[in-house]
Amino acid sequence: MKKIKTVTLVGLGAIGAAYGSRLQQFLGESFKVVADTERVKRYTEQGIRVNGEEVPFRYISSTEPAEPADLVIFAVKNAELPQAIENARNHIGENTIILSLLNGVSSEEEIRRATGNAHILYSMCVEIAAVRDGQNIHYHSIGRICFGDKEQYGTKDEEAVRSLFEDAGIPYEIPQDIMHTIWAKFMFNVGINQTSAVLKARYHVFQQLKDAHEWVESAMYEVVKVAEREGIHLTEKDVHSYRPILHNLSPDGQTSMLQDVVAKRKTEVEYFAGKVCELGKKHGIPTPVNEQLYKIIRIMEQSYYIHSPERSN
Ligand SMILES: NC(=O)C1=CN([C@@H]2O[C@H](COP(=O)(O)OP(=O)(O)OC[C@H]3O[C@@H](n4cnc5c(N)ncnc54)[C@H](OP(=O)(O)O)[C@@H]3O)[C@@H](O)[C@H]2O)C=CC1
Ligand SMILES: CC(C)(CO)C(=O)C(=O)O
Repeated sequence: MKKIKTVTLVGLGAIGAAYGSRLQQFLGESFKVVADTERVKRYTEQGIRVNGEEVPFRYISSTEPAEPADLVIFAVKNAELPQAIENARNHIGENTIILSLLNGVSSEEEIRRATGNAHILYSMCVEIAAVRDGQNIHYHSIGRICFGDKEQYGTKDEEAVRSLFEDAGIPYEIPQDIMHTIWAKFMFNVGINQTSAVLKARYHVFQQLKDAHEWVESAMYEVVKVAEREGIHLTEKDVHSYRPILHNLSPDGQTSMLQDVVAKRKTEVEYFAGKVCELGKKHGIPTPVNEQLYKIIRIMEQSYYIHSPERSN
């Protein structure tokens, strides 16, 4: 079996640092974080703390020469992916396995188109709600990483990642149908991330208020409809399967999109509602809930950059 000995991470944010700290502990110097020179300088000067503990990550600038890694993990936001791919170029070789932990349904294809890599495992993480506050990352539950080959089950690449995660203490799952798993998670993000960003609401609002939860599911049902036409069979059961997951998230936690809005960062709305509306148009399926969410979140993003008028009294 191929053994993964070297790993490079691109994206040391909430998710990257949470899983990266376990890999750092297991692999030591063989686990590297690649970033542009400016970020490396900041990380080196300010450090990164995960659940209050400083993690001695090994940083490497994207301009430094590097041997291809056995595994490259992407954990940036969707809009940051093109630059992240460029930053990781020196670390991706012919035999490098790639995992993309990004939410949404487009990052793996984007990486494949940009790199031509033939070892991309489709993946996502679930039951983790990680929060980033500057150089401090917090999470309650580490959740698990779901991954798998798009075409077949039980490949050598899957086995290599499984063995690494087992050794590094990273919970994982290799579902029979990874595309179904990824679309189901996408459906949940379309519901919870976007409504939480608009309402500026933490999980307890959705755990306690029926109306808020119904709004989440109304956005999710639009994904069920468009997914069917894309050959992904999601059902009401899949929608309901996310109820206990939402219920078990830390009441005080925030979705990654709510964190973006609070920090006035660009959100992933193009990859959530934007994608649902695009597929709705393609297949002639109305997606009114996502159309409204798209408009509202785009306005919220634009409002970061306008100044409020002086008050006259
Ligand atoms: N947070 C969560 O609980 C969950 C998030 N997700 C998904 O995971 C993905 C990542 O989210 P999250 O971790 O929250 O996002 P963050 O914004 O916390 O982290 C992204 C990190 O990537 C870094 N970065 C951006 N561009 C580059 C680049 N070109 N090279 C190197 N590093 C770069 C950023 O650096 P800098 O610090 O300088 O901004 C930041 O630290 C998203 O798709 C999200 O939807 C999935 C499940 C749960
Ligand atoms: C599932 C959820 C909502 C938290 O894990 C997430 O994926 C996110 O915040 O982006």
